[in-house]
Amino acid sequence: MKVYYLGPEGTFSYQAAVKYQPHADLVPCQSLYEVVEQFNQHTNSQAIVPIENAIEGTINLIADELIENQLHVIGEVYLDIAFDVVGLTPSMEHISSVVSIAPIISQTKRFITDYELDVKHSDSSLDSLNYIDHETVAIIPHQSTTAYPVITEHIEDYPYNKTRFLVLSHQETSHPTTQALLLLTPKVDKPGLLANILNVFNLYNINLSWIESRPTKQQFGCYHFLIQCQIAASSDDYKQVLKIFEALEITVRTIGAF
Ligand SMILES: O=C(O)C(=O)Cc1ccccc1
Repeated sequence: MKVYYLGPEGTFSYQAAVKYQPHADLVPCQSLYEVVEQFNQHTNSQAIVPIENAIEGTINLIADELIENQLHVIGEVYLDIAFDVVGLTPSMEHISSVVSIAPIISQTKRFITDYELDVKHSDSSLDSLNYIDHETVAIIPHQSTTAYPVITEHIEDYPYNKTRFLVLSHQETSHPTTQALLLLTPKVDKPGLLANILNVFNLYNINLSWIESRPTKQQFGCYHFLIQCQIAASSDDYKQVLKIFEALEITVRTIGAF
């Protein structure tokens, strides 16, 4: 089975894919958009995509993909994230700009501000190597093997930096699961709506590990809620929780179980 990821080999997505399935048929894509598109077009495929970074937060493109498509999340992978700067020479002298993918630019603001660099965007960390010139350096995964000298190591803004990747599939997993990822879309906006949702989890003593709201893109003030919680999707409690949400006029879909 093909597993699409943001390539080329060596990107963080590649490292996450290898960590998840070392012997998978990994297929590199040139952008996150292409990963999602290829996955959607091939019913017998999987994809590994970044969803959340410890410094920067949610990757909205992927959150919206979870909401808008009938896919299943069947796994997650945590990866340590650190960045190095490489260029044509091992010094920042005469350097006026930096290139990398947007989520990396937002995790290295201190370095970029200190050197007063202009920012250019690439499609992946390693794609940024293609834009190096006498004035431009690239930010890439720590300890990547490249032909370029390393100028500075570990330029991430915070030392604790991890990214969580999701494994997307067109089929549900057949393995026993401990985590459920839910999409809740309230049909009406009313006082106490979010408190009601959280109370249901409290009532059943279910721990939440992620909550994210995304605009419905139809009206201000109306949101989808993505909630990851620690419970087996096959358990009676989980089935009860789903029934309560339906009674509360909240559309509910189990996006993932892993
Ligand atoms: O560009 C990469 O290497 C990616 O895989 C995207 C990404 C960027 C920053 C953190 C995690 C994933």
